[in-house]
Amino acid sequence: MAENIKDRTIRIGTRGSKLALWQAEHTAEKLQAAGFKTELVIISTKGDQVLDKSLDKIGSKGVFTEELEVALREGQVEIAVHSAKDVQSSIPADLELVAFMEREQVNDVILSFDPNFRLERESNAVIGTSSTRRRALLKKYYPNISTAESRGNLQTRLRKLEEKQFDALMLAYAGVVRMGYDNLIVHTFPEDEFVPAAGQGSVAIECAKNLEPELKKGLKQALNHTQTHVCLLAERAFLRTMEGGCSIPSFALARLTDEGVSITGGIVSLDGQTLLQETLEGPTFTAEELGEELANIILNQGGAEILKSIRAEREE
Ligand SMILES: NCc1[nH]cc(CCC(=O)O)c1CC(=O)O
Repeated sequence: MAENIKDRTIRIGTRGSKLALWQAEHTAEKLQAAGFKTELVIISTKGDQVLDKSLDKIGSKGVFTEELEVALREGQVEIAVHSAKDVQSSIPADLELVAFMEREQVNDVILSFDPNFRLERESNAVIGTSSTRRRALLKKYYPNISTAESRGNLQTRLRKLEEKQFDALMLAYAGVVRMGYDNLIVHTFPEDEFVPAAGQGSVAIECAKNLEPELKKGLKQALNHTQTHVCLLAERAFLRTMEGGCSIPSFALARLTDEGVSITGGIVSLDGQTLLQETLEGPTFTAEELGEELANIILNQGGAEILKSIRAEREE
């Protein structure tokens, strides 16, 4: 039976950006090492097509995933490869996340073509970012910094940096190192101050729920990283309970500890004035409960108010 499964070619649905292709090829290599045949199927998403609007204006739900999910459903591909950070916190009932691949370093970083660029607390540099979380955290910790929109794939953003549309660019280390731009890193933010977005640095593998159980098992064995999986369960439960989505300045990072798993998470108001952040720890089998509990604590501390005012602002 297992033999038959490996005769199947796994069609891997992916976006066409360079980072997405890196992740898809990385997935293909792992599958090949486990004995599967693979094929990449490139699918363009709304997030790739609409580049003149910031993400929170396109609508946060599945901008980078929807078209891939259609392909899964219609049986054009066996799996879809996503940046875990881009996957909505609740996925459709007929689909499932079958694996989370081993996480890269989770930090946010600053890139500049000037190796002497220094990020100081009183800096008044202009930083390119299109993330509400990064913008709000910069306001909190670096009040004199201003930010500029930098939508588009990494290559587009680097071109904007080269054209001096801003002084430096803020990105996730994971994408930067995967693209080989780590030589441009001039600052690495500590992860306890700039807590990353839920899922940052991990690759999530999605499939149809009705895929053959044997095949699913094979995919999981080849691709899932157990420690990352536990952390992502906690972070995604946090995100789901916050009803956040990628356009909300919430953040969550789980880590394995001697005791089990710890999760740090919270939310920051858009003006950076209010930062709510807490840490919970418990046994690994409670990962999801910890994420939910943490979100409820943050919501009760004032997080619900922050969400409400962000939504009201968006509606204007
Ligand atoms: N939608 C943007 C996105 N999705 C995943 C990554 C980076 C790689 C990762 O976090 O896994 C990025 C770019 C960034 O935040 O710098």
